[in-house]
Amino acid sequence: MSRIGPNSSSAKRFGAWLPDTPHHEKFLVRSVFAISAIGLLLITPFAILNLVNARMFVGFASLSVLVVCLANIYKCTQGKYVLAFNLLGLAPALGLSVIFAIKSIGVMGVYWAYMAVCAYYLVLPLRHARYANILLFLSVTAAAYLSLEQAVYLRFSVTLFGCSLFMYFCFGEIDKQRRLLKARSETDPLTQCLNRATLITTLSDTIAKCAKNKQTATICAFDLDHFKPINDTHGHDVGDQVLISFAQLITQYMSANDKLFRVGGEEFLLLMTNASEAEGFAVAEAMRAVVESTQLHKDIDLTVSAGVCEVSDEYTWREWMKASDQKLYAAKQNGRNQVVK
Ligand SMILES: Nc1nc2c(ncn2[C@@H]2O[C@H](COP(=O)(O)OP(=O)(O)OP(=O)(O)O)[C@@H](O)[C@H]2O)c(=O)[nH]1
Repeated sequence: MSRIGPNSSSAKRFGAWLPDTPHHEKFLVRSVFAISAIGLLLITPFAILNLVNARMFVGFASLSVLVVCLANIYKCTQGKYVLAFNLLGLAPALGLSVIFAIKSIGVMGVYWAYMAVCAYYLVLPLRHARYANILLFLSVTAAAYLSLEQAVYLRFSVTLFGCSLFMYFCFGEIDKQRRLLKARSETDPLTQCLNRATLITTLSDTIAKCAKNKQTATICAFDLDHFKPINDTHGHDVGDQVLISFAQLITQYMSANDKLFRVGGEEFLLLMTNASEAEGFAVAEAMRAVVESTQLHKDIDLTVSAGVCEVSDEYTWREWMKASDQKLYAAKQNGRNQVVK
């Protein structure tokens, strides 16, 4: 079964039909969608009941929370997460609801505080969730202090503090693991360059961005010359070391916004944003010269061939790569150790 493209079992998972979003937003889009949908279900009867019974303040307050939930749901169906809806809408509304519940129904209202803490970590980015949690803890325990018996207030404060700490560490660890997995899924383990999967999404994004903002970008396909004899003569480990040294050398000559990918084997691709073909050619030629004059491993002199190609809004990522590959092929055919544009 192919790893790329839709797979039939994913269609059954919750939210599989939500549009694709960048990895860091995917979690928030899905959890905000779920929390907002649950909020909509729980709050709608409550809002209607209060409005029918002429409790206008609570009725309109819950109505405004419903509007935020609906706006969140709408944005999530477009694959977008809107921080303001949650930081300035849902999170304060949840906090105020808990305070209001404690004030009006006393100890029965404190149960909602634990749910609010959990919801904060599901609808806000980690750093925002932690600050919002501190604010919630301070304001809710202050309300409890004024409304509850001392023994109940103490027990509630300690358990809310425990719940907050638990969420703090638990979501901190989840975030750490998520970052680690993301880094691993995007990089080549040998050279630490970005990998082919990342290349495909980056090239597609670059083509779209260049067309939209009337910018340009150039790619350069590199292929080490006569690499097989290095493996055959010195062994695979030395071949690996040469690949690592090559990547490190090219990285030293890259601009801050450029990206180096390992396409596979001894083939690399450099993406130069805001560079015309002529500028990209000059950079690639300088890199070729430095590879030629540097010993990447003891007793090994190596050269590299390259093909340079500027973006066109008519290209797909595949066509753009193919165009640079054809120029690389021409460089190989012309005798190697050269750049073709
Ligand atoms: N050490 C090492 N070798 C690899 C790796 N991936 C691919 N190779 C080797 O790279 C070599 C590529 O050889 P060819 O495609 O014939 O290319 P070449 O010898 O560089 O010749 P030209 O490209 O035509 O100049 C093969 O021997 C592969 O086994 C790797 O991760 N590590």
